[in-house]
Amino acid sequence: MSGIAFTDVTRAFERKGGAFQALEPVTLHVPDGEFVAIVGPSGCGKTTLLRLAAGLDHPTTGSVMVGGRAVTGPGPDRAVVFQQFALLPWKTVRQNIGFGLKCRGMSDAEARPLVERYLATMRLEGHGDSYPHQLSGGMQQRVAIARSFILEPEVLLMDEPFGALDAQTRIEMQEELIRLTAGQRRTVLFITHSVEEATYLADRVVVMAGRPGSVREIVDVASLRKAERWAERPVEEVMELDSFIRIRTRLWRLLRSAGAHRDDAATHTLPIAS
Ligand SMILES: Nc1ncnc2c1ncn2[C@@H]1O[C@H](COP(=O)(O)OP(=O)(O)OP(=O)(O)O)[C@@H](O)[C@H]1O
Repeated sequence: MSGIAFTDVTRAFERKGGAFQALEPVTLHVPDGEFVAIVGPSGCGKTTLLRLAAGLDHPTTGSVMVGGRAVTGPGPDRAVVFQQFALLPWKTVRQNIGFGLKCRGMSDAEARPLVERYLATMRLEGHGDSYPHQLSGGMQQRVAIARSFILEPEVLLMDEPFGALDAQTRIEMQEELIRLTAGQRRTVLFITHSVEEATYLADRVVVMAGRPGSVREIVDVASLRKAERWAERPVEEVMELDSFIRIRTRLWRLLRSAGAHRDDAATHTLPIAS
């Protein structure tokens, strides 16, 4: 059980003596094993939602549950991958990948076969003894993902994980993620600014609008992906399908109106109740 449930979640931040309402009541349920992407204009609260699920922040009102349990802080059931890889620069690739296992008390001998398996899965063989600065951006992000996957979290929370990668590496990582999540079904919350990436990866795409952040619409992709076997085709072929283009265009329209909605809005700084 690893579904994520945001129920009537709000988050207000203190700002300039007032309360800035970043999220208006948001209700969003991500069932066990589903891959949900979130898109929306900058500042609409995507990262805030993800941080709430990660237990790195707490809602002002409402509840956040993962696997049926209220989130009170970070936990081993959830892994977070951010755009910045945050690898440990003084440790080798092998040590970075095995770091979480070591923190859990696993011995080097026990961890070794697992680390070697993930080195191979992420096509990092031959780089186990390299240091992060000796790797390309794509390789560093593969290390960061291996480090998360090796812990077998039930929930993956990814915030623009491929945002800093070049176009070709980004496509390779998208295919990699499809392969990894197909092999070990997981609940994934994935934030991206790319409508193409959201359409290609997600079972459902949540479009948020800003000020305050809210869910504008949820677009189903899973039924088409299954019917047309997207997961078995190269990404460039999928992106040329009429069905893909239709969903992408719909998402663009929704995003545009979400942005317009944001521009129309006045700032939502409310006085703090005394
Ligand atoms: N700790 C904080 N204190 C004050 N305001 C905050 C804090 N964290 C986030 N905010 C504000 O809340 C709003 C939502 O921020 P958030 O980072 O969740 O947006 P986002 O949709 O992820 O943006 P982007 O796409 O640019 O990364 C923004 O206006 C941001 O400035």
